[in-house]
Amino acid sequence: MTTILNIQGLTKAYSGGTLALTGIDLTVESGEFIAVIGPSGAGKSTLLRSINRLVEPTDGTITFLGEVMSSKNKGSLRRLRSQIGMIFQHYNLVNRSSVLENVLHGRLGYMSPLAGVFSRYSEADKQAAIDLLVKVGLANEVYKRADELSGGQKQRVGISRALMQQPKLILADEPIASLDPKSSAVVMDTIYENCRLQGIACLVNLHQVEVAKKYATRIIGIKAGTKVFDGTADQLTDEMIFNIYEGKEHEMHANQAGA
Ligand SMILES: Nc1ncnc2c1ncn2[C@@H]1O[C@H](COP(=O)(O)OP(=O)(O)OP(=O)(O)O)[C@@H](O)[C@H]1O
Repeated sequence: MTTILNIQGLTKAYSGGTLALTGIDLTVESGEFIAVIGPSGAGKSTLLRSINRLVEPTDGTITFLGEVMSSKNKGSLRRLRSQIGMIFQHYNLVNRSSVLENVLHGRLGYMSPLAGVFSRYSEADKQAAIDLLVKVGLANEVYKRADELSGGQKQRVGISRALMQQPKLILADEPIASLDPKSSAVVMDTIYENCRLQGIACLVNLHQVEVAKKYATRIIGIKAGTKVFDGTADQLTDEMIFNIYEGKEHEMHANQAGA
């Protein structure tokens, strides 16, 4: 196994004074599918967003593919970020653009800014985007506007866009939180299968403990900004789950993704 990501002492204090993360250490190896669980406000989104510096950490070191992710070196940050795919709860698609165009946006990090502005994608990229859309079951949606799609379809566009980056790591921030159970299962299967087949490491934030147990090779439990559990689904006992969700037990009920 190869180490993809190494996080040491990650701490984030927001400007208002909220201490969202304290001293998180985490190593991610190639091929791992890691679910991050914890109650609302525990710091799951902050953790994922600190990795690619959508959120600027207050302290700590993040090493991706052996290089330190530093916002001080814009060139290397852009290069490293291009290999990290991000999947969002609310999809973050350009609604007025076609499905195909949205998937092609995954190539922007590899193009010159000018080529990107004029949407000068190569024929190979266009074909790769169509192939991905066919693979995720959206062959009939390629030329539709993104806002014509259902939530589950939009998320499969989001997944395709992330895969277009040919990433080494995918960060999925509550990818099924806005979806019905059937769409959630399709979306989780799609993320899981693509990561497995292509050896992409994945960190996925999930509210549903049973979904985490179903898919994850490893589960991280976050409580009030600290890592309180790091182990397999079998090691995640009911006692540990209650400890992680203490006082917010109503948030952990599974009702999605075939769990
Ligand atoms: N931009 C921000 N400015 C100030 N405080 C923030 C900001 N973003 C998050 N926080 C605070 O940081 C803490 C962690 O939030 P975060 O969104 O990372 O948690 P979470 O576990 O992802 O929650 P949820 O499951 O509800 O998305 C919370 O107390 C939150 O209110």
